[in-house]
Amino acid sequence: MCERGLLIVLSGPSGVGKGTVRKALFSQPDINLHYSISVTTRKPREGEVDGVDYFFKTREEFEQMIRENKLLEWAEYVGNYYGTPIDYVEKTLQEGKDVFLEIEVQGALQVRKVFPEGLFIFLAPPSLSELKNRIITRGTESEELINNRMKAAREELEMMDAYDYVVENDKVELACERIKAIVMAEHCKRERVANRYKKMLEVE
Ligand SMILES: Nc1ncnc2c1ncn2[C@@H]1O[C@H](COP(=O)(O)OP(=O)(O)OP(=O)(O)O)[C@@H](O)[C@H]1O
Ligand SMILES: Nc1nc2c(ncn2[C@@H]2O[C@H](COP(=O)(O)O)[C@@H](O)[C@H]2O)c(=O)[nH]1
Repeated sequence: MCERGLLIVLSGPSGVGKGTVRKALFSQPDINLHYSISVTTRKPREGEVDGVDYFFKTREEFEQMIRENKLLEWAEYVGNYYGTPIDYVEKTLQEGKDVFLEIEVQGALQVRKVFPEGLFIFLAPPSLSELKNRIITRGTESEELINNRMKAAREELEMMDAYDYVVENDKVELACERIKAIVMAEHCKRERVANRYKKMLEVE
């Protein structure tokens, strides 16, 4: 029987660079993580592809998924629903593979309750003004939505203590290396504990 994979949750305020850092991390050859594609009722941005960036759904479809218990967690964030399909996460972890979630804070706290053994990382901006600057520079949201996201960001930043690690995204490559080091250390720790139990069982 293979050991279950590790569930890694990356969250942090909108525009901090979660997607950018995740893509940089996944492009590295020595990293073997499996990205869980979320479901959302948000309209696709230019260039976003259904089934790659998100599974885009109507509110009715999303609410049906909630009713049918198809989501590990879900949240309403700045006017849209976002959620994590449970089947992919369960199946992939069961196969002994690591799963990577990139989600906002309300959802991460829900996951923490179901998977307390998960690895929870908060990606923090160098400053609030830099955060706003990044959302503006991305050019995907109206001024009103940027202000709403910045309001949510203040509340999210207050929750960073609930995470196992806080990683600053000052430079993408540095943030990426920090997350890689945390994941590798977590694997070593789990292997050591597992080996200790194996040895104990051999002796008894
Ligand atoms: N370290 C960084 N330095 C400067 N700009 C960055 C950095 N990381 C990301 N960015 C830029 O900030 C913007 C937001 O990044 P990104 O879309 O990855 O954020 P996000 O946290 O995934 O946002 P959301 O939660 O809204 O999906 C992008 O334009 C990206 O290029
Ligand atoms: N709780 C969840 N939050 C999610 C999920 N997928 C993405 N997100 C987060 O929502 C905000 C907004 O995303 P955007 O693509 O509209 O900019 C951001 O913080 C995402 O990380 C999810 O499945 N559950």
